Amino acid sequence: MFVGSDADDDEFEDMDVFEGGLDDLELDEDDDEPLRGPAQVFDFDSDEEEETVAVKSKSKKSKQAERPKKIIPTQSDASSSDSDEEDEDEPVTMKNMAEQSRKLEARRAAEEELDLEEAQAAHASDSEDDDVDMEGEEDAEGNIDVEPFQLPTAAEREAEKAAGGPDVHLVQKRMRECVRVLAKFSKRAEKGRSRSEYTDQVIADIASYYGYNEFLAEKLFLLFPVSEAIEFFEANEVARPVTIRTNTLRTRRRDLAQSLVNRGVNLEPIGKWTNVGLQVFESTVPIGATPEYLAGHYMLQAASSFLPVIALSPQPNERVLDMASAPGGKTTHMAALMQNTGVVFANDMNKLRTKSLTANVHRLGCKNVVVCSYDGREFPKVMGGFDRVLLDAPCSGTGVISKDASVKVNKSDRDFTLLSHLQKQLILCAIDSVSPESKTGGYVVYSTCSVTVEENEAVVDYALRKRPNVKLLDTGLAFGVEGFTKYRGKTFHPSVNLTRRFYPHVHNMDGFFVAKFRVEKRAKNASEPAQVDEPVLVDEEFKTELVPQSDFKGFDAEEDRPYLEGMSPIALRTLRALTAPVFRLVFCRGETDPHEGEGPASAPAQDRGAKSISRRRCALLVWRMWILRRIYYNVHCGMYIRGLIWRVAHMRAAGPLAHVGATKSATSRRASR
Ligand SMILES: C[S@@+](CC[C@H](N)C(=O)[O-])C[C@H]1O[C@@H](n2cnc3c(N)ncnc32)[C@H](O)[C@@H]1O
Repeated sequence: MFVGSDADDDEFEDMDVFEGGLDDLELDEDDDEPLRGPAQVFDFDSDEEEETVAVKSKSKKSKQAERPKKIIPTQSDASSSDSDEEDEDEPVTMKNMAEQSRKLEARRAAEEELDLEEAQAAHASDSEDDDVDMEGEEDAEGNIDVEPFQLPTAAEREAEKAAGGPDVHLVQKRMRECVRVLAKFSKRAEKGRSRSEYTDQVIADIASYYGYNEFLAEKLFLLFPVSEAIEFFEANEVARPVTIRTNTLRTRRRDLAQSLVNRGVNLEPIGKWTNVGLQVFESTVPIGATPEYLAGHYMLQAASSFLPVIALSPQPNERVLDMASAPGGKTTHMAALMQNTGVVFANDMNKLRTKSLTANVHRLGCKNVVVCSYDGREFPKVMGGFDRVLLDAPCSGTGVISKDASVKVNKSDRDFTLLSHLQKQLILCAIDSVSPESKTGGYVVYSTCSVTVEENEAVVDYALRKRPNVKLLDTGLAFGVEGFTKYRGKTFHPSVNLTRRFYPHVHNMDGFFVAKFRVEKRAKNASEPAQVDEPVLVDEEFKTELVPQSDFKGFDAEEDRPYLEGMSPIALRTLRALTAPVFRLVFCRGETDPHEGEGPASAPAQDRGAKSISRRRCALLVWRMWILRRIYYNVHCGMYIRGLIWRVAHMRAAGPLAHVGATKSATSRRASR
């Protein structure tokens, strides 16, 4: 740990003596910093470790508060040799290297032993009683509560609501009891009460205790086993550790750490999985306004935000697209990994947000970034052929509730539906923007800071179905929970287990999701709709989703087939020309016909729902509309002709002057029209 408050200047002077020695030892092999300035050494006095304090913590007592504050270590921890391994205890020199190594080993063994003991203790307590670890076992006087738990009836719940909601202690106790019962339902449930009654009660209590709307409380609750769900909600009440990412275009992590330590910042490396991250425990200066910050030596960035960039792993000299990039945390990370070579197109639809993106790009000294502002759905029409694309998609933010508590109450079912649709559109565009012929890349990374399935696995599964030329890859991330392949009656492609989920209560970082795709060449097979050469920007599913007012589901290919198959190409083109405007104007209100350019055998009607229409019927409709228009025109013309006859007759009756007057007024009327 880097502990700087008591750093002694003399000590640093001494350390300068063996700077060269450290570099010679090449202990920093794993660092991805391109800059290699002189190494500096810190006062790594382990005695001071106890003094570290989390920068922020909320008042509500929670399980999370008892967790180790360090961001989760990974399997790789034990094996990988990290650049900062030597940062522990006293400085490493040629002389004390063996000694240091022994110490480290001993410490690691002790930690492992401790972990094992903890795991055994947890297991033992679990088997004794499947209770969850929530406070409230005893009342204020320390009396053990022995009253048997009774689940309120529907009427009692109504009465409770009418009386202004239950007492917080009662809610707490009831949650604990419901969780306990649900863990061993057949043994512990009251006779005659169903599992869903307990579930409903615990969801209602979670909503009221943690301040969620019931809809979101249920959605999040269902993601986890019952007791884990409580841990998740608890973790959302606690701020995540403050973390920064070293900008390797400007400095090295150890130099940055040294400078910040000198300013009174208490920090340590985040974990072995990143060699640019630092976790800030305590600071006497505002971390977002230090001279180092202003000079672009670091980015204030959540640890979870490192993950998609690590998964994408952009290489020097590549052409990379960051499709939704503001305020640029990931863009600038990519620019640094590419060592300011190649080009990163940093796009964000929100022009206002591109200001902070541009500011960060300048501050961090990224010279290979082009900022642009398009709707991501316009790619690859705007630009394509990228080596790698990052889609850090707009999302509901259910992974960052500890940062933005408004998510607890401001998300509805419709928000999730619309977001999921947007994400599905964006992911296809991201895939289509990648060059499958890229020599070094051909990858897409999809990420969100949300934990809901419809924004994550469902989107990934959709992309796999719509683009048979992509496949999922291992993210390369050393930790994270596997993505769902089955969820509440939905089955996703088995490879979706390669995606990774990150949770606040498990990894002590924001809730996050990462998926990595490899884009391959499309096979030229006209019978498969997703294998057309032109990227299909608006897909069948979107059409219905984007036009919620209309339940029209598209052209019915099955009904069309007998008519279209026998048609000449010219007749086909004419039919399309006739039906496409109707499709746009009448059914889809501005959307394009997704089958424009496809052969007659498009997706079958049953895929798209009952309310579809065949092109033939559509053409008939056009024809009928045309007839109606003719009738209207003729009637209109008839009225005009009748008017003319009347005027001529009137002129004749009124004499030549009236004729002049009538002609004049007709002319002026026409002119004013
Ligand atoms: C999760 S944030 C991106 C954060 C960013 N990647 C970073 O690391 O700093 C999602 C971004 O998507 C942008 N966005 C929303 N809809 C978009 C669209 N249709 N096309 C492109 N960007 C969009 C939002 O303006 C927002 O800045």
